[in-house]
Amino acid sequence: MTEAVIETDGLTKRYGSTVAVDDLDLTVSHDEIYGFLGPNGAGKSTTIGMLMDYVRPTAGRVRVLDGDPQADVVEVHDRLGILPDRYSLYDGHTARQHLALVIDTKRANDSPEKLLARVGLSDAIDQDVATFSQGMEQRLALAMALADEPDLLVLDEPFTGLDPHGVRTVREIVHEENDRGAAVFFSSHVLGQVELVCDRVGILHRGRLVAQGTVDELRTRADVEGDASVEEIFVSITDEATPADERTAEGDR
Ligand SMILES: Nc1ncnc2c1ncn2[C@@H]1O[C@H](COP(=O)(O)OP(=O)(O)OP(=O)(O)O)[C@@H](O)[C@H]1O
Repeated sequence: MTEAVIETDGLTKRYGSTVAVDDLDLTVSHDEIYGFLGPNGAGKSTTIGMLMDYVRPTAGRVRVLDGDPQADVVEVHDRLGILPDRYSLYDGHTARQHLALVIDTKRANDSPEKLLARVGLSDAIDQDVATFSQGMEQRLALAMALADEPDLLVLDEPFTGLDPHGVRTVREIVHEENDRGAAVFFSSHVLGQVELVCDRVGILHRGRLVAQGTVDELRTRADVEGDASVEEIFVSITDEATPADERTAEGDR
């Protein structure tokens, strides 16, 4: 296997006249935690969709875990864990049953108890997911992504709906998985967490990768103070990439 777990080359997705992802060249290394940031509608979920083969590219090339997500869909999905932006849980079934299905599908040796303990859901193991809160659903979906020790974890907005304990749990899991040897690629709007977790970040704006590097590198690059937060860096870089006459409208959104 090459060193990269994700490689895109000129990756593009158009929906009619909307260019959701525009000529994206991205490389994520096998040992890194990569944060994929961008304003609403920037193209993050569409990019993740193309990595997973949920969305077919209009142009360009994509490799995931040294495979083609379209041609090698089973092999690629066998080795990765995905927390999609929209997932379906099955009402009438428990958390344990959800985990058992994933473990069975992946022919893994995990136990539902251990996976649910990692995400802090042990007490709800035999509870019908129809009664779950949003945060509980998110924790279960994350536990499902962790099954079978994936080589790559792809997490779309993993902090959504989580309380501060949950946010910390996600951070710890990301570090644990990376220490185990997995690469982690995640999108997020929770910018305060990004600096705590990521080795590198990329900022997507209107489908284009407008900046990439460590948070310190982006701080140097952006027109901000030396102690600027990730939020200030993000606003500066995305503002810079927005035509002047559109800045106020975009900032108001
Ligand atoms: N199925 C679709 N049909 C038409 N347009 C789409 C479709 N999916 C996404 N888009 C458009 O593509 C662009 C990128 O959307 P995408 O959901 O990838 O952004 P995002 O960065 O994930 O946004 P958010 O942070 O709000 O989740 C948006 O303009 C969106 O309206």
